[in-house]
Amino acid sequence: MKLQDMTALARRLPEVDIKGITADSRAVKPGWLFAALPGTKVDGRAFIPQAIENGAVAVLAKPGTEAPVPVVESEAPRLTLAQLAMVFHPGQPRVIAGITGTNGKTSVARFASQLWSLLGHRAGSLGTLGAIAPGFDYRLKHTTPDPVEIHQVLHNMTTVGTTHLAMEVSSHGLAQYRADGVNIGLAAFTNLTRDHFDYHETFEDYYAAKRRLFTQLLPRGCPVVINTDGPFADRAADDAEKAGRRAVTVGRKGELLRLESVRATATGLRVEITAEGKGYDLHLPLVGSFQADNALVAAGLVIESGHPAALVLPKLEQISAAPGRMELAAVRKMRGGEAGIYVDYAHTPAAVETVLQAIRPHTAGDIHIVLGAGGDRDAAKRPQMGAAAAKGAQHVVVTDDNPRTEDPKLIREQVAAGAPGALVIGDRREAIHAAARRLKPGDTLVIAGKGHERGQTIGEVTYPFNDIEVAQEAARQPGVAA
Ligand SMILES: CC(=O)N[C@H]1[C@@H](OP(=O)(O)OP(=O)(O)OC[C@H]2O[C@@H](n3ccc(=O)[nH]c3=O)[C@H](O)[C@@H]2O)O[C@H](CO)[C@@H](O)[C@@H]1O[C@H](C)C(=O)N[C@@H](C)C(=O)N[C@H](CCC(=O)O)C(=O)O
Ligand SMILES: Nc1ncnc2c1ncn2[C@@H]1O[C@H](COP(=O)(O)OP(=O)(O)OP(=O)(O)O)[C@@H](O)[C@H]1O
Ligand SMILES: N[C@H](CCC[C@H](N)C(=O)O)C(=O)O
Ligand SMILES: [Mg+2]
Repeated sequence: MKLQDMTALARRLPEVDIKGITADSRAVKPGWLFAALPGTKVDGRAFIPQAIENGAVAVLAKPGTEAPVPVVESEAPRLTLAQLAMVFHPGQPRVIAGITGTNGKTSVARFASQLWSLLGHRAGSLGTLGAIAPGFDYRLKHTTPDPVEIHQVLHNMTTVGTTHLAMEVSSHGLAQYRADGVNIGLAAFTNLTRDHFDYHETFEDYYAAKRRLFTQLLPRGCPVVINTDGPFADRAADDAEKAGRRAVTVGRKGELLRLESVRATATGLRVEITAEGKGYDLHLPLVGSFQADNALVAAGLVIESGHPAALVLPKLEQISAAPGRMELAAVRKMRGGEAGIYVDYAHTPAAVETVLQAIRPHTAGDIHIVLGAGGDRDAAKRPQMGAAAAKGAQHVVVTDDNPRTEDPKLIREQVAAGAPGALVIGDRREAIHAAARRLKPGDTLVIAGKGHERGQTIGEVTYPFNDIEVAQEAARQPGVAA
């Protein structure tokens, strides 16, 4: 494709044919454009010589950058990269919902995709679990990948016929303009609580990144579905309206969908919802009352995409949880009864608190939790996660959860500082076994933090690790209560 046809910024440059785009000099192939982005660790302009050596025929960079090939100059190179990627890989599903918030994005994306499918669409989701649609299953390293990967994936998804897509948009993704070329016609905001303070300096910065989804990326007049029960809901609604977008509320104070009640049952949640003056009494096959909030956000998106509530809401009885979100991994049987072991992706203080509250009505005895916190990530959330664990559970085991390049012992100490008296066992398998051994009939164990993840990253190496498998193995071992 001619560079001149891709962006007006190339108008005065010599004609060049572009065969591919990347922001990584190591991935450049002959005929490609290299986007030299100012990064958090290094300045991408340092890699222009390597990119040229690999065959780059054009560079995108800040004004004033020198290179032996045509330079597309942009004051906002990340934004320009998103626009170039959009033009270069033009296919996009017809209906795209962007979902942001600290917790619940993956769950909402999976629910919306399932609802659309149940209504007869070829629907998919894109986010932490990868890009998933009928005939399409592609792993991603990031929740919201870099724009070149996003647009390649969107294009490929349309070639297999995907028409509806629910896409997670992380705060990193928003701050780095990764999704600015995506044709988002619907948005959702789940909640805002502490996470990623290693990257965003203040709560205000973190919120400002999230807000971009429904004050900038979403076109004017389009709806943003807001969960009224999450922190920052009122502010998000105000900001959306001020920016000319339509705030549509769901939840206990919701106008589109009002959640009248939620009650835990043995196999899920019984919910009463009012929509357009009509009452619905439904049984959702989901564990954890927070899933009712997520289900309502998803239903709100699907209704706003043009389906009547009367058709959408009954379909909620057929959805299933995303893998690793309150997943019943194993049941430990012992004399006198049994104890459920759940795997959940809670990795923020609010998520730990929410999950432990949610499991209470399903637990006759004590609640146990195994948790850690990720290395090279927000350190200040660690004692808060420990405190949330100590508040909601009677037995806490602190262990490792992807220490990455940090000292695992220090991370464990920081988590344990919030949970005095917790058992601290570095090795995650041993920690899970120890917790399972302590279970008594009627107790519940929550293994938090990894959810669907299939590895433990120590240093730069990721070792295979699966909480679900280890939970099943631990459930079979002999224990004190057996
Ligand atoms: C802090 C952060 O988000 N960093 C992301 C960002 O890196 P950066 O631009 O700051 O990169 P940098 O290392 O300073 O390098 C600058 C530039 O030089 C380029 N470079 C670098 C080396 C080289 O040899 N050649 C070269 O061209 C890089 O490609 C980059 O364009 O852009 C890179 C390319 O897209 C990402 O891989 C990288 O993700 C890092 C590894 C990461 O861990 N990000 C996580 C925290 C993240 O994005 N998470 C979110 C949220 C998840 C959640 O909600 O929980 C996600 O959406 O996944
Ligand atoms: N609505 C909610 N309110 C509070 N906590 C929630 C909510 N939904 C999910 N959680 C908790 O957060 C965890 C992660 O959920 P989910 O994967 O849906 O969120 P996410 O926003 O996609 O997370 P990430 O940003 O890491 O991709 C769940 O396992 C659960 O512990
Ligand atoms: N995608 C998020 C969640 C990671 C979950 C937890 N297992 C960890 O490693 O901290 C992150 O990178 O911060
Ligand atoms: Mg996610």
